This record gives sequence, structure tokens and C-alpha cells, in this order.
Amino acid sequence: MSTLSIRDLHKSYGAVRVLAGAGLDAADGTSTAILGPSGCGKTTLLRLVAGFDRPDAGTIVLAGREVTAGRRGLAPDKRDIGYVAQEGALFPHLTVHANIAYGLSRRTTTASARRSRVGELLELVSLDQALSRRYPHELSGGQQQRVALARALARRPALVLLDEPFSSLDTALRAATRAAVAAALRAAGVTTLLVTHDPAEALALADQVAVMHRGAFAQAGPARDVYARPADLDTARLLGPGSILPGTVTAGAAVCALGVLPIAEPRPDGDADVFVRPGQVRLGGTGAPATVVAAEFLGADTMLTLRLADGSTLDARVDGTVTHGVGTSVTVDVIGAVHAYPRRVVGERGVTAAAPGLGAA
Ligand SMILES: Nc1ncnc2c1ncn2[C@@H]1O[C@H](COP(=O)(O)OP(=O)(O)OP(=O)(O)O)[C@@H](O)[C@H]1O
Repeated sequence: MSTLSIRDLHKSYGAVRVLAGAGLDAADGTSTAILGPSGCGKTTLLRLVAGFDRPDAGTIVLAGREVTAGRRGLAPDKRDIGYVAQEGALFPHLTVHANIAYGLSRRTTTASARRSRVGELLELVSLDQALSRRYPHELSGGQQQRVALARALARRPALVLLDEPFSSLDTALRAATRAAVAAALRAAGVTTLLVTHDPAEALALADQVAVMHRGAFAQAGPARDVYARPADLDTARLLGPGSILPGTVTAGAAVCALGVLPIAEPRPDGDADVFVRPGQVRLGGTGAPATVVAAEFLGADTMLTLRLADGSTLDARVDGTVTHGVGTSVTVDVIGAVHAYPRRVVGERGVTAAAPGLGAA
């Protein structure tokens, strides 16, 4: 059963069209990551679901109830939604306990029931009970985000919305907070919508990844499926780095400066952009000749930029112990299937479009 059903949502601010027919379903108890480039409309979509703003057209159904019905739609506080903003937005003058208990009604719950619920929630988000007497400024950024999640979960909402909840945290804190939040959400069994522009975050946290471009969803599905078969070149690039090589699809295989390569999904014959991830490239063997034009040492890995025989460049992620200087001649092979998309051409007014006669990606 779907907790959330979004259909054909449209929203413009003045002349700026932000959402253009966005549609998405989130099944009960699952987590969905909305992944998209900056400005594609992710936060706007979340705000419409939360009820902070009204769509121009389209419907949002939450737990079987159309919350967009009527002139104003259902008020945000009646939607049974928990919201975690980019920087937690805890009340600075309230303790951790009071922040988490904020949404628990004093009319319907006793002080001891509230204390015990706050204790449960602190445990759920892996925070020490002793923190409950502290104020937000006495917590690290990661702890603040976990308190914000505990507060959002306090009333056992049908849906939790997370708007880039880890973006203000540094790398180490980010990984630990992400793991704690993911575990808490799983344990709570609550349906979750997470907005992010970080592919690692989307792929690691979510059951479903929904890719948004220019106000609509290009693709949605299980994280592994979307990563293995991105619907278009923009989606492939959004999910992680890769090189785009000119080539063709011929008899079901990609043909480019790297040779004849298997492709991940069937494509019609024709000119193509061939997309290769840096981790797929192996040096040595009998592969295509290339020259190292740049090398960046990253610790465990080294990122090499290679020039191929036809002049195109290819990024390769190799072991950090490999020391190939600029100018070194190497050979390269590709592991696994690559992606190939009908070649995009720049239109008369600078608009990119699929090359004629190749159909949609
Ligand atoms: N209230 C508003 N008035 C005018 N324009 C707005 C308003 N809210 C959003 N926009 C515009 O809508 C577009 C989408 O914004 P939105 O915040 O939804 O994008 P986003 O995908 O969440 O981006 P980011 O990842 O950078 O946060 C942007 O061009 C933004 O400037």
C-alpha cells in the first residue's frame, strides 16, 4: 500500500516553472530518496507535501486522504507529517527533552508518559539519555540532527520528510549521523521522503531512489536498479562520475575508442554517447592504447585522466599505489557493461536534444 501518492504536480513562482507534472508513489514503511541537481524543485515538492505551500495543479494523497482537496488543502499540522530541515531548526531556548516533547500534547499525555516517550526516542536515534537536559548549542551538529529526527518522530507520523538533513555536517560526522538516522528510521518503520543531491546518500539510505530533473521525475525504482540502468545521460551523471565517449550502438553493443563493449540496456543502432564509470576502467592487458594526461592522488585511489586514440578523454579510478606520471603510455580495458544513450545534439538555440531518428533514451 502507498502511504504517499503524488500525481501530476505543477507549481510556478511567477514566470518560473518549478514543478512540471511530478508524480511519485512511496510504499508504506519504505524510504524514498529524491535525488536531483540544485534548483530542480526538490524542496518545493517537499513543501507542497508538508502543506507549507499549495500546488497550482495535481494531487497529493497521504494515507488514503487527498490532502490537496479544497481551496486551501489540509493544514500542515493536520497532515500527520514529521519534518526535518537542513539544519534541524531546534528551538534554541528549549532543552533536548523539551524540544522532543514539544509536539506531544499536554492535554492527552501525562508528564511521565512524555518522559518515557522522549527516553524511547533518544534511544531510537542512538543518543545518550544524559543529553536530554542540554540545550541545542551544547550539542554537535550531528547530535542536533538526531534530536530533530526524534522530535519529528515523536507523534508517530505517517510520513517523515527530510530536507538535506546532513548537508551542514562535516564528512566524518555525516557518515555517523547518516547511519544512526537510517537505523532509527528503519526501527520506527515510518515512511520517509529524503531530499538530497548526494548520490551516495540516496543510494545508501533509500529503498527507492527517485531522480528529478527540471521539475519532474525522470526515473524511480530500487536503488540498485536505478544505478544499474539509468534512464538517461543526466541520470547516469547524477548517480556518480563517468566519462562520455563518442561512439555508436551497433548490433546491440557500444563501439567507441575503447573497442566493442557490452551495454547495460538495449538501445537502437545509431550515434551514441557512451558512458563509462571510472571504477570500470582497468589498466594493462590487451586493451585500447591511451596516454596519462593527469593524475590525482586521493589516498586509497588515484584518479587518472587518460587520452584515447581518437582524442577523447577517459577518467580511471585505479589503486592508490599505482604511480603513472603524466605522459605514460598505458592500455585500458573496461569491466562490465557500459551505458549508451542516443547522441545529444545542440539545437539551433543551444537546446540539447536527442539526435533525430533515434527515439527516446
Ligand atoms: N518562493 C519562491 N519564490 C520564487 N522562486 C522560488 C521560490 N521557491 C523556490 N523558487 C525557485 O524554484 C526553483 C527550485 O527551487 P527548490 O528549492 O525547490 O530546488 P531544489 O531542487 O530543492 O534545490 P537545492 O538542491 O539547491 O536546494 C529555484 O529556481 C528557486 O529559485
